[in-house]
Amino acid sequence: MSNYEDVAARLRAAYAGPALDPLRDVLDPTDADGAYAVQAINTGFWANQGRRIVGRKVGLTAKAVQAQLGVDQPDFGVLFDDMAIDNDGLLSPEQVLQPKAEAEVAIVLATDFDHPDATAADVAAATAHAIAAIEIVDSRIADWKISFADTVADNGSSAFFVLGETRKPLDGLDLYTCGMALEVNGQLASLGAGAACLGHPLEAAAWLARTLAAAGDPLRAGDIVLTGALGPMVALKPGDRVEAKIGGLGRVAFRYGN
Ligand SMILES: C=C/C=C(\O)C(=O)O
Repeated sequence: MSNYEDVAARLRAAYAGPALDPLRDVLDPTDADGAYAVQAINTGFWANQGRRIVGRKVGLTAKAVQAQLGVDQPDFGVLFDDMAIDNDGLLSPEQVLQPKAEAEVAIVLATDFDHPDATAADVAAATAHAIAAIEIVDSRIADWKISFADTVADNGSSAFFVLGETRKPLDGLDLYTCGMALEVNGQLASLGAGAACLGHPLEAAAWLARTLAAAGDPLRAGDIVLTGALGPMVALKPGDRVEAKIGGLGRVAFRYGN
């Protein structure tokens, strides 16, 4: 077994706990290529097990989140069908280790999108609709003590996601100035705006599209793209009710434990 395969297996096992020490024995904290190689091993492993890829997440797009984690560039992870939670649905504490919630703009692609020079306008032209979303991130690294390589290898620290009911075409939406309020148990817990996400959520999606096209694994029609947090992540505790409201896109919510 190679070092990358070994660390990929350690990460898979850590979903059931306990969380791991940082992966520095195999991955230098800035080793993006090695970290994406580990992520790809696990993507292939899970796809072979029958998990269906339904899109990608972009992460580390907001300065507030980069500061929370001590990193300075975006990354991506894979979304599988079994990571979706119904709007107003339930996430059980047994399903996660140390979850945090973040509010995001999701887009769904209308067409395949193999575009190594993609701009935000190109992404807009290929988008069917936008949706308010919450991503529940989790780390298989203890106490979230992650480097860039740790989170990339760990599928972008992804865990689950919730999509709202309202699907809005981009026409008439201003995803730059749209505000975001994330409430936990009715109290404001995170505040942000579209512009906080790499300057514009569609810029984050364009970064992802370029990156995937360059890697020969482009986005496809029907793919969901979580474009990245609009404000700081919020740590969750059992019993929390989480609701996000995004200007123009409406609400999305879930509860963490009964
Ligand atoms: C560690 C994960 C960060 C994100 O998902 C984000 O910034 O959107």
